[in-house]
Amino acid sequence: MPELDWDLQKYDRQLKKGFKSLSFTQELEVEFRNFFHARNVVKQRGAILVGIILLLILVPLDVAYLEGDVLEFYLISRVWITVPVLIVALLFTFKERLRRYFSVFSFFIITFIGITTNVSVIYSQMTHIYAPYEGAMLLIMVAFFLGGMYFRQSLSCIVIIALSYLVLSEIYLPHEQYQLHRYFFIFATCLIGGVSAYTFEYQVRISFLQRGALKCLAKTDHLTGLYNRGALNQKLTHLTEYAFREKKPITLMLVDVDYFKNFNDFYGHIKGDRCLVEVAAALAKNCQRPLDFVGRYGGEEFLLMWFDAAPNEAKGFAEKTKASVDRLQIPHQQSQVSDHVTLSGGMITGVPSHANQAETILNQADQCLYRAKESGRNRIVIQDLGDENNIADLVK
Ligand SMILES: Nc1nc2c(ncn2[C@@H]2O[C@H](COP(=O)(O)OP(=O)(O)OP(=O)(O)O)[C@@H](O)[C@H]2O)c(=O)[nH]1
Repeated sequence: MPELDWDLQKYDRQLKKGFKSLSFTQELEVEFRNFFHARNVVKQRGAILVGIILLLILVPLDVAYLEGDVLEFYLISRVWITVPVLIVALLFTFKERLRRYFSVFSFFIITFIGITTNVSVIYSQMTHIYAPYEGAMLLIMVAFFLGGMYFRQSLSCIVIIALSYLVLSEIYLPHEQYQLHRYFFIFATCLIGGVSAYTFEYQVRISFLQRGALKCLAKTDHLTGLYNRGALNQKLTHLTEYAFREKKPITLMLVDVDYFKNFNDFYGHIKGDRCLVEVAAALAKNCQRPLDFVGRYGGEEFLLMWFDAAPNEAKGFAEKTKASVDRLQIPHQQSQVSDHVTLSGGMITGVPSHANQAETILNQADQCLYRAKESGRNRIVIQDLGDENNIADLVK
């Protein structure tokens, strides 16, 4: 199956299968996590800055109302631990390598803030100082929406914070008139925040899959499932530059189905389409290594490229490619060179240089294809890169 078709199906299959547990197959999950971190980085920076500012604004307020051990605990946990850790977190977001650990980092810091807040609140109440517990609700929202965590991480973080509040207050506080109301509001905030955060991540995952599928479609030739002309040009330019920098040889081949107009006229366009699909699939089997590629250059022309293949392998590639289409044995009564569908091709092989970049190499392959047609079709003309007057080999 052509590579692009496979990629497209990967997104499509996952969309159809669903992902209620908010996880994809392993390969897609890795891709999604990179997408998620890249997408969230600006939001995370903003959230950390807002977090630091809010904590610093709270300091004079709390200093004015808290006292003794409570104040000391508060100042140590907030000013001397949380704020510096948040500054480190901010630096994390600028290092690409560290970004993927951000959500784990977030998990620990938010859980830490939550538990220390609970301890301060409970301890204050034990010493009959009023400390607002409403801050916990704000923290629940931060964990669900601003912490840059996956839903499951934020949920575990919230469960730990909420349970720690419940356990501490049950153990250390006498039963108060409004205690159950307080639990109820914390639980309701968790529930509403949790459902919204789940739906939000679900939507982000859907948009990731749709975006992946769209990106594949934009590169795909709809009939054959191979790369289209635009994607081919991009890949060719990119890999030629890479081969030039790394001094690696490339082999490029432009092929054309012989007498395809006659085929269409005789068998009709639907059979013509089917023929192109079969030829495309046969060609794709010859370019299987990660940097090799094959695409539909236009009409009944295809472009194949093998990366970092020794020049003496070129003839073998040409023979295998030609044989793979011959083996299909698609009848072609109107061909003047065979009773079945055949290919003509021009192949260029060598290391790209300043003078020989993508466009020039493609032009040389086109010249070779022209020569193959002129000299009788059903053959592949092979030339060394830059050696335009010399036919290095011929595959019939
Ligand atoms: N069925 C079908 N035909 C196509 C498609 N794209 C291009 N063609 C046809 O391909 C044919 C190409 O004709 P020509 O360029 O004359 O090439 P040819 O008949 O193969 O001649 P040579 O290349 O010289 O052997 C035209 O008849 C186009 O209509 C397609 O997607 N489906």
